[in-house]
Amino acid sequence: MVQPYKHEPFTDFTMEENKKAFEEALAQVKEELGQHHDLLIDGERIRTGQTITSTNPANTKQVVGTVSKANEELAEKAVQSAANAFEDWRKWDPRARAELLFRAAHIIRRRKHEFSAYLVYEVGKPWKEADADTAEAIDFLEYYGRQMIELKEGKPIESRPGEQNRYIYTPTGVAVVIPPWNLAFAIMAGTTVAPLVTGSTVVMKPASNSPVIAAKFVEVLEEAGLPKGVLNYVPGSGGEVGDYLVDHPKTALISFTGSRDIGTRIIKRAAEIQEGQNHLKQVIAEMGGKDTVVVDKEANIETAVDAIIVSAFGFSGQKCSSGSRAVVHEDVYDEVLEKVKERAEQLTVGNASEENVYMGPVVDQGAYDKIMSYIEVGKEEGRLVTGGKGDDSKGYFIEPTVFADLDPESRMQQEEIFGPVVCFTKAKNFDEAIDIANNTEYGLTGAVISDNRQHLEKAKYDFHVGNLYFNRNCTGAIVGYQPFGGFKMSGTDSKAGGPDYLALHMQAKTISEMF
Ligand SMILES: NC(=O)c1ccc[n+]([C@@H]2O[C@H](COP(=O)([O-])OP(=O)(O)OC[C@H]3O[C@@H](n4cnc5c(N)ncnc54)[C@H](O)[C@@H]3O)[C@@H](O)[C@H]2O)c1
Ligand SMILES: N[C@@H](CCC=O)C(=O)O
Repeated sequence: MVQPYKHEPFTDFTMEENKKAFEEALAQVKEELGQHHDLLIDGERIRTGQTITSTNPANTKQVVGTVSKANEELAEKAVQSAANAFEDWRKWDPRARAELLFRAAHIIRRRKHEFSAYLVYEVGKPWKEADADTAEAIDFLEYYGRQMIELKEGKPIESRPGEQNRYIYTPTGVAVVIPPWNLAFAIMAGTTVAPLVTGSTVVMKPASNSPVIAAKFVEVLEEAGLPKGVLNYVPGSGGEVGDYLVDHPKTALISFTGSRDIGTRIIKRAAEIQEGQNHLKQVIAEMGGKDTVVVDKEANIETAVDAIIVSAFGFSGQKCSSGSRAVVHEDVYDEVLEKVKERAEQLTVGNASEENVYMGPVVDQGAYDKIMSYIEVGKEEGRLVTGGKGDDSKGYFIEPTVFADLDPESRMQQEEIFGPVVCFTKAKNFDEAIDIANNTEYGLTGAVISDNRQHLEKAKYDFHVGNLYFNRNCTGAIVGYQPFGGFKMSGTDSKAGGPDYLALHMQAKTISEMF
């Protein structure tokens, strides 16, 4: 009997024993850094001449690891391997596939701090963020395993006398999984195991900033008993390997999470029918956000300030859910802005491996340069209230930055910055605040801070986002509790960690028999 699903608790680092255990994990993983990880194709480890080097964004001299880099030829081999393995894997009892996920979840839980420590080094996650990322990875395994058990007999439908009708879900085929680097463990693991548990086989191309944590996860699935060829691990360039996998005629499903530009490119390419292709490709594409915290005039100001700070600066604003816009009623605008400034100035920025660092680095030089150039745009378009400085001499550090008085149509209020920058816009009334919140091409998350019930009711209908939060921050969705996915150009609204997610990975089949 499978226990009911509950999300993995977060570690309380104020407890001395937890703090010590985490420090030990950081020390142990530090000793392991620099190892090389090969591709995995058809159960075989393959070393290539070319490598991707993963470095610590807080200390660019520290090599976290290297991974072999695939090319088109190896991508082809990986697809063929997944296609061959599909014939057997699709017939596995769904419960056995689910149990494999539960075993993998146990392995990770036992080594939880070790995985979180890798996240600290590989993508610069502060302790709490790393711990939450690992917990979410465990959650996806536990949740999707249970979801598959629920769906394994299909769903009930009606039958007439003398007739038996069944409605079942069948596996899709070869799934190409392309995750981002920011929820480097959780999204990579969740998007990999969802097709696996439904009976598809997978070619996973990890993000180039986080290939090591992905390699460690692949090892866990092997240890849990995944047969060869069912999961193939092929790091490589997006343009070369990514395009090749997306275009491949045997690719049946693409699960992408990342930027709007790459997501829309994938959707377009996947729609192109290739020679030898006799099916339509299913595409799940979860993309960017430009997320807003709306503050009403009747609102608890401390709640509002907390929500803005956590939403904007958690993991240095590098979440698709990050609240990079604050739209505040004119009556409380100055007060909220002043308090956000004070709080932002108290946040600690530093090497994420140190305890109590609130904000680590941003992920790489490209991200650093892009965010710093947006800060220059912000100075032109609005008023710099605090922050604005960066330092990339050792790692990629940027101060928590607050801009005020932005036009809702300005670039700063329209484009995804993906860094520790929040921009304030003043609204005359609540209706205008919601209009402003809706005026971007994205529709991922949003928060409303208000004590006015009517206003919250209005937001339910009129605030057009996939994940809407009241009187809290707009980040940190929990698997099974807040299914996650966005509207508009934020994606296909697949609602990862939700009850409908697995069905998107399968084909429903109706079987009708007359007696
Ligand atoms: N909506 C969500 O659930 C969600 C979650 C996390 C991140 N994101 C978004 O992801 C972005 C940040 O992540 P990122 O920088 O890794 O995004 P990205 O789009 O640059 O890369 C995502 C993945 O696509 C791969 N890729 C690049 N070019 C490709 C191509 N031509 N074909 C196939 N794959 C290709 C990358 O190697 C990576 O693995 C932000 O926009 C963020 O909002 C969205
Ligand atoms: N699901 C995560 C965001 C994922 C994107 O980065 C959250 O809810 O904060």
